[in-house]
Amino acid sequence: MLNSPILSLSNHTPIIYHHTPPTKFQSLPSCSYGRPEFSSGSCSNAFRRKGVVVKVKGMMKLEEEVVESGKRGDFGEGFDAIVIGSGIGGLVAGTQLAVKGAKVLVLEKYVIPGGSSGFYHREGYTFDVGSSVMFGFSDKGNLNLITQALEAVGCRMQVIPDPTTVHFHLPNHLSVRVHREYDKFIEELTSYFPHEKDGILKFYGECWKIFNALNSLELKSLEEPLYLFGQFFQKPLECLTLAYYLPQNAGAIARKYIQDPQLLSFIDAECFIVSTVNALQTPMINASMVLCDRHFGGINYPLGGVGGIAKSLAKGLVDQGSQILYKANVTSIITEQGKAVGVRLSDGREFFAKTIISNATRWDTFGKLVKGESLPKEEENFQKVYVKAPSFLSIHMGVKAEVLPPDTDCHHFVLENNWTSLEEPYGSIFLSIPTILDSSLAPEGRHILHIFTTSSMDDWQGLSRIDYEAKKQVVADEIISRLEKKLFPGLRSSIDFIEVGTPKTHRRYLARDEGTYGPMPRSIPKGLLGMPFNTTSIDGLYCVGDSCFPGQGVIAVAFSGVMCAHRVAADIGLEKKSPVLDGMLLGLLGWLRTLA
Ligand SMILES: NC(=O)c1ccc[n+]([C@@H]2O[C@H](COP(=O)([O-])OP(=O)(O)OC[C@H]3O[C@@H](n4cnc5c(N)ncnc54)[C@H](O)[C@@H]3O)[C@@H](O)[C@H]2O)c1
Ligand SMILES: CC(C)=CCC/C(C)=C/C=C/C(C)=C/C=C/C(C)=C/C=C/C=C(C)/C=C/C=C(C)/C=C/C=C(\C)CCC=C(C)C
Repeated sequence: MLNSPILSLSNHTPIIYHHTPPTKFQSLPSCSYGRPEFSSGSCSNAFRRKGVVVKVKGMMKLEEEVVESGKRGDFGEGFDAIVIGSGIGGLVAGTQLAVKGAKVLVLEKYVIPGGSSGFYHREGYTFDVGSSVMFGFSDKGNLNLITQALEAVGCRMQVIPDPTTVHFHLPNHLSVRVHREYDKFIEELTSYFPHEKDGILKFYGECWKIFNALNSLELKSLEEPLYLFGQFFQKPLECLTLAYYLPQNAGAIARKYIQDPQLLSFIDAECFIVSTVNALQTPMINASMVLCDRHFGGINYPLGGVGGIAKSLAKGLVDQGSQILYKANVTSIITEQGKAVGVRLSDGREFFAKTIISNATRWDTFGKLVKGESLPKEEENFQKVYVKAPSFLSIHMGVKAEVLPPDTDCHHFVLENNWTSLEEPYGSIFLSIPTILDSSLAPEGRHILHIFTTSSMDDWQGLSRIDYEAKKQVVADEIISRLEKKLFPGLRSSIDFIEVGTPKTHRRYLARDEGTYGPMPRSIPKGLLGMPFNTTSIDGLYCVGDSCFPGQGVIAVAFSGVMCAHRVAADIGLEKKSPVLDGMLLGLLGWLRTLA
């Protein structure tokens, strides 16, 4: 419908769009380190290296110093690792290595860290670029990977507990709040499906079984045999449980217990918001992780905005004696005799290191950065099983506070009439209102509405500048009308500020091929079996981020960062390793992936 040229704005009060800058990320937010709003977290300025506590200077090392020291031979033996990109995946890999004593250089194309988990300021508003729903940010258990990543570099952020993970507004007046308290959520869901009470308890109960197994493990690289076999030895039941569920998907398990098609569609929506695909295509381990963590540790929002996480990690990295360089656009990975040894930037500079870690997507890494090599077999297999998920259309708005009814929840998912529209472009609407939790993000009397919906690059190609801007306006207007009708009457006239980003915006500012949200299976996958880990077929080159195991999600890429750092540390001699067992395990994992 949104592609239809007959969709008109005529019956709406026109919205004033801000055209300077024309797209949301275009006028760059200044890097605001040291501003009062960033004091929400605290980081220790001391680090321990070789048993000595060392004081380091301020976080922003001079760029020239990095440029000089990064050249081959100028930095002692060079860097231990270069990380391409400072998304959460790259930053976690970098900081974890830095605390193990590695010299790391992070190269970021943009002017601030965070990638999809970045932020920007406009007219008194602090907007999160991507998701505002933070899993893994509690102070409980082993799966609070964001908390742990920050703690590793001496940082702690103040968080605000979210009482409701998401409020679903679904077809047939199904309105379900996912309460922080598990029993309250089950009670609410069961009130709609009393005949399926047993099935509901069994399905979510199976999720808890997996979550508890995950939560009992120390999480490190599944590609490192000494660790993996050690875990099997210490926690055999838990590891066997995870191995059993590794090739399974949530939808198939839900169907063992639940018959009601509407309830199965609800479970599809539960999975869709974290995987962009339905339950039949969502790995059971990933579904269990998110469907339980929201009740176990709860969803917690960082005071001052999601951008604070990346800023704290970047500061922590520098505090550990490693470095981050902004406006550093890597255009190629330099290989010598088949081994990755360095990178070249768009301005011609070259940096060298023992290992190269790419936080760019695998499509970008192997399609653009690795030159002159045919696509390795492993990557070919990955691309056979996974395709780029569509991108997003996002609307960042500031609105008058009175338009929101009292007790409005922070996160909403809206699919009005038809379950079949769930996965269609513009079919369902995600909405976050982070100012419900943290009013400091907006001027007084205002709220932030961050609205997004799936949209693919094809829809935005080949338009003139004028047509592109006009189309943004039409599409955004339609989404706002839908929200006005479903949730907030008077929304349009309450708008104080609005910026619209398209897949092109995401591609440009996040450097993700076609602005993709991440990988999604082409058909029904074998759970997580086909998802590659961090090593690649190029010696010395590793990948990290959402096109690695376990996939999309801030907590998921944080885990990928932890795994990557462990594997790299073993390979550069900072952790124990066994070359014989390595060969066997990597061979076995490679073979398992071919079964997917
Ligand atoms: N709307 C949303 O909610 C939303 C959107 C997208 C992603 N996300 C989340 O974030 C996760 C992605 O995190 P991630 O760690 O994989 O990566 P990321 O995409 O967030 O970050 C990658 C970083 O690498 C940089 N980069 C890419 N290519 C580069 C190059 N050639 N040279 C220098 N820098 C380069 C980018 O500028 C970016 O900062 C997703 O899985 C998802 O959960 C959320
Ligand atoms: C190796 C072999 C063969 C075997 C062995 C066995 C074992 C031991 C295994 C193990 C395993 C493991 C450890 C695993 C792990 C995993 C994990 C950690 C996972 C995780 C995951 C996560 C995820 C997926 C997440 C996601 C999230 C997301 C995406 C989010 C998003 C959000 C959004 C978008 C928002 C929404 C909004 C609204 C509604 C507004």
